[in-house]
Amino acid sequence: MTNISPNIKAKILVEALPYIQEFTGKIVVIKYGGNAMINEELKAAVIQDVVLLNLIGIKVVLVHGGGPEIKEMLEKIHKESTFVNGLRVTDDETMDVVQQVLCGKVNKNLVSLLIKQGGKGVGLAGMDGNLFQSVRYDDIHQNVGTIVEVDPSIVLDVLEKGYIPVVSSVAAGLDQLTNYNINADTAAEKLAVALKAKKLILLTDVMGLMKDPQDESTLISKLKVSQASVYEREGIIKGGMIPKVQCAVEAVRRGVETVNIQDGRIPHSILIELLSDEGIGTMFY
Ligand SMILES: Nc1ncnc2c1ncn2[C@@H]1O[C@H](COP(=O)(O)OP(=O)(O)O)[C@@H](O)[C@H]1O
Ligand SMILES: CC(=O)N[C@@H](CCC(=O)OP(=O)(O)O)C(=O)O
Repeated sequence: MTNISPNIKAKILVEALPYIQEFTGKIVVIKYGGNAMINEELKAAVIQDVVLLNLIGIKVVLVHGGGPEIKEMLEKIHKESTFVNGLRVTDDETMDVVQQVLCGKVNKNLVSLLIKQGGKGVGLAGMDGNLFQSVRYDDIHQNVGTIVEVDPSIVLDVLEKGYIPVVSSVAAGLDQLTNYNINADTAAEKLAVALKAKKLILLTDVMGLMKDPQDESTLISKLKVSQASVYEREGIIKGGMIPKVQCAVEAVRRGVETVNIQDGRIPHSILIELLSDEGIGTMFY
């Protein structure tokens, strides 16, 4: 930053003013996926963005995944894991690992990183305060859940006190016997809707939704949700992008103003999207 003149630095700060005014006091949910947690430098940049937003009065909620960390732990115990339609088949032993990794390792590491950057994080799982209640998704996926009820009170309480809620995507079963594994995009979408969030940001490992995933010049920068089905029918949305687009469409239909699918590998992509004239990724509206 030393080669940028003070004048330009001031212009960049002033450019943020209308966005700060628009978002202060509003809730923004950010989903941080495991594939975007690729190195410590990048993680620190995401965490700095979250701390900065919190300090200027934006109520940020971090919902995290941790697919690669779950994979690593399962490999250590020589346990095979398969995905059907983008969701992990989760038997009892796998569920133990999912809960340990998401609610333990990943959640607490993110809370520690927030503290390291001067923020105040509070880790929560879907079981805490009955945040997410779920039932079995289907028989194939075993302990994968469908969220049927969200009680956002605990998150609102934590936000009210000025803390940053860090939420892992594990839910309590309505039967009160089992906990369920939830896809983190889905958990973020359900929470954003329940919190009446102004914006949902899904950080991933590609630029956004592209007409041709191999060609970044085909990025769709803005998409009216009513148009998303056209792309679905054309078959250009595949793999992990399918649940993401479905979450984005559902969130907008249920009241979240805009949803962004954007590249978490770009340092400070959250600040660029929220506080500058520069749009990033694909914005669903
Ligand atoms: N049309 C598309 N545009 C962009 N990415 C796509 C598209 N279709 C499929 N994908 C794939 O979706 C992936 C993102 O989903 P996923 O790997 O589940 O992300 P995350 O781990 O961040 O939740 C991309 O890496 C890309 O390979
Ligand atoms: C049901 C299901 O598939 N759950 C996911 C939960 C974690 C997740 O979604 O993590 P990412 O966001 O890093 O992909 C899983 O077991 O991997």
